[in-house]
Amino acid sequence: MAYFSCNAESAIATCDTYNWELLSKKPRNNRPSKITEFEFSDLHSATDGFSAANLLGKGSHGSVYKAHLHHIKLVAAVKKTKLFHPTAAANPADNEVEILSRIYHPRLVNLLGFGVDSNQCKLIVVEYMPNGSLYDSLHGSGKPPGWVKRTRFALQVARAVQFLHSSNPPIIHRDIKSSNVLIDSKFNSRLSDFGLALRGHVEDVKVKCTPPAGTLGYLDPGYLAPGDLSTKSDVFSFGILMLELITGRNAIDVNYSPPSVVEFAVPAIKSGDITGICDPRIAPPEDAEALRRMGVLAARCVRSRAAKRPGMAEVVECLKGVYRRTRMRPQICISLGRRVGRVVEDSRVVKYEHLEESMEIVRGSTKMGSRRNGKVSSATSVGLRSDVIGDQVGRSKSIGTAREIKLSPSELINDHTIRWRAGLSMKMPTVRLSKSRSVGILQSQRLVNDKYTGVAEEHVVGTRKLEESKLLVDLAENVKLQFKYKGPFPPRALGPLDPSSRRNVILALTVKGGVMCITIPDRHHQKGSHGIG
Ligand SMILES: Nc1ncnc2c1ncn2[C@@H]1O[C@H](COP(=O)(O)OP(=O)(O)OP(=O)(O)O)[C@@H](O)[C@H]1O
Repeated sequence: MAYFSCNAESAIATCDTYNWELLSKKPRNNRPSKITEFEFSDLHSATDGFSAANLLGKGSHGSVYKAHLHHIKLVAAVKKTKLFHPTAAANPADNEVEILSRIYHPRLVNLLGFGVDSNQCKLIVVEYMPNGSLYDSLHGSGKPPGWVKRTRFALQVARAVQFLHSSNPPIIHRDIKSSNVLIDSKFNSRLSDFGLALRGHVEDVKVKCTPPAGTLGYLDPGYLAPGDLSTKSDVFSFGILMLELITGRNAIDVNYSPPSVVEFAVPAIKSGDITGICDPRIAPPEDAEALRRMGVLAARCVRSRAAKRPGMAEVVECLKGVYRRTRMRPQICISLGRRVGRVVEDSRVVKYEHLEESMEIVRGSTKMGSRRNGKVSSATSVGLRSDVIGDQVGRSKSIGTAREIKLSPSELINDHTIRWRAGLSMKMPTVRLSKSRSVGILQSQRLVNDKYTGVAEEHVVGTRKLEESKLLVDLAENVKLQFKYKGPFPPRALGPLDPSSRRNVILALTVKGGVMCITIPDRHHQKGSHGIG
C-alpha cells in the first residue's frame, strides 16, 4: 500500500503482513470489524472539517477530533497527526497504526481504520472514549473516583498491559500513564496511544536500536539506552500509575516535597503506613488490607532493579484479589441452607476466595437446622472483615453463638420487603432473592456500581443502633437499599453473631430453606451506639 511506503519502517511493514486485516474478509484477533481505509472526505465531513467544536484534545503527536461517521453509524475519534519528515526514523502515526492493526482487546482503545490528508498526514481512526482520561478523572475538578473504581481501573489497565506483553512478539507500550488511559461509555478504562510502542523481542534489531522514550515521571530510571528496554519498563510505569491511584498525586508534582510520587509513597508503604498516603479527598477504603496489598504491589513495580519487579501476569492476579476485596463492601450475602463445604465447592459462587476466607471465620459458629434436609448447616456470614473481627476471634475461631432477637414486623418488614433507608434522593436497584437454593452473593455495591457509577464507593457509612423496633442503616449519599425476598413471613431475625464486635452488625434472617446473612461493616463507628436489643 502506498500509505506505508513513506519511510523505511513503513516499507518493512508493507512487506510484512501489516495489511492482512484490510484485505482479509474475516476479521481476526476477535476484532468485531475489519480495519477500514477511510476517504479523507468522509473523515473531513464527519468532524465538520476538523472543527474546534469537535476537538477532543491535543497531544504531542497531533490533535484528536470526535467524528460522526453517519454512513456507518459510528462515533469515532480521529487523531490528525502532525507531518513527520519522511526520513524520520520512526513516525509515531505509522507506528501506532502498524501495531494497533495487529491487535484487538477490550481493554485497549482499538483501531477502527485510518486515512490520509492532502499533506500526507496520517489520520488514525480509533474507538471513541466519551468519559475523558484517567488523568482527568483523578486530577480534574470533578468528584474523584472512589476505591472500587480505582482498583477496577488498575486491574483493567493491568489486563491491557498483560495482553500486550503476552502477545507474540511482545508489545512494549513505553508510555503508560494516566493521560493515556481513557474511560469508555461503560466506565471501563482503556489503554491508548501506541505512538511509542515497540513490537518485538528485546533482542530484535528494531527494539535494540530504538532510542529510549516515554514520559517523565513514568519513565523507568533504568531505561537509559535502547538495550535496557524490557517489558519491566512498562511495569515501572504501571507502578507509578498505581501510586497515582492510591495517593491522588501526580507522578511528579512540584507543589509537594518530595515532588516524586515514588519518594512520597514508597517509604510510607514500606513502613506500613499506607493510610497515611491515601488520597485525602476520599474516605479510606473499607478494607485496609486491600489497599495495603495494592500499595505493596505498586512499590514492587517501581523497584529500581527491573529484574525485581513482578511480571504483569502476577500484577493482574494480585489486583484481581485487591479488586475483589474492595468491591465486597458493603455486601449482602445469602446462603440458602447449605453446608459450608458445599458452598466452597460451588463453582457458581462468584467470590470463591473471599467466601472461603470468610467462612473460616464463622465456621461452626451459628449452626442451625436447615428446613430442607434437616441437616445442620452453618449460617455463613460471608464477607466478615477479618481485619475487623480478626483481632477478637481469629480467622478460624468461632465468633460466638447467635442470639435471637425480635424485630418488629410492622416496621422492619412490610409486604415481605426489608428496607434500609436513609434520605431518598436517588433511585436504587431492588435485589430479589430468588427461591433458588443455589448459593450466591448479592452485592449491593456491585449492583449500585453498575448503574450508578458516580457514587459507587461511598455507600455504606455504618450501622446505627439496631433496635427492636427498627433496622436503620445510614448509607452515604442518601442511598436507600431495598431487598425483597420471598421467604416465610415474618422472618426470624438473629444477631449479631459476634456480640462483642462493636464494628459489625450481622443480621441473619431465616428464609425458606436456609439463612440469609447480611453483614454491614461500620465505617463511621459511633461509640456506644451499637448492640442489639
Ligand atoms: N479515542 C479517544 N476518544 C476520546 N478522546 C480521545 C481519544 N483519544 C484521545 N483523546 C483525547 O485527546 C487528547 C490527546 O490525545 P493524544 O493521545 O493525542 O495525546 P496525549 O496522550 O494526551 O498526550 P501525548 O501524545 O503527549 O502522550 C487526550 O488527552 C484525550 O483527551
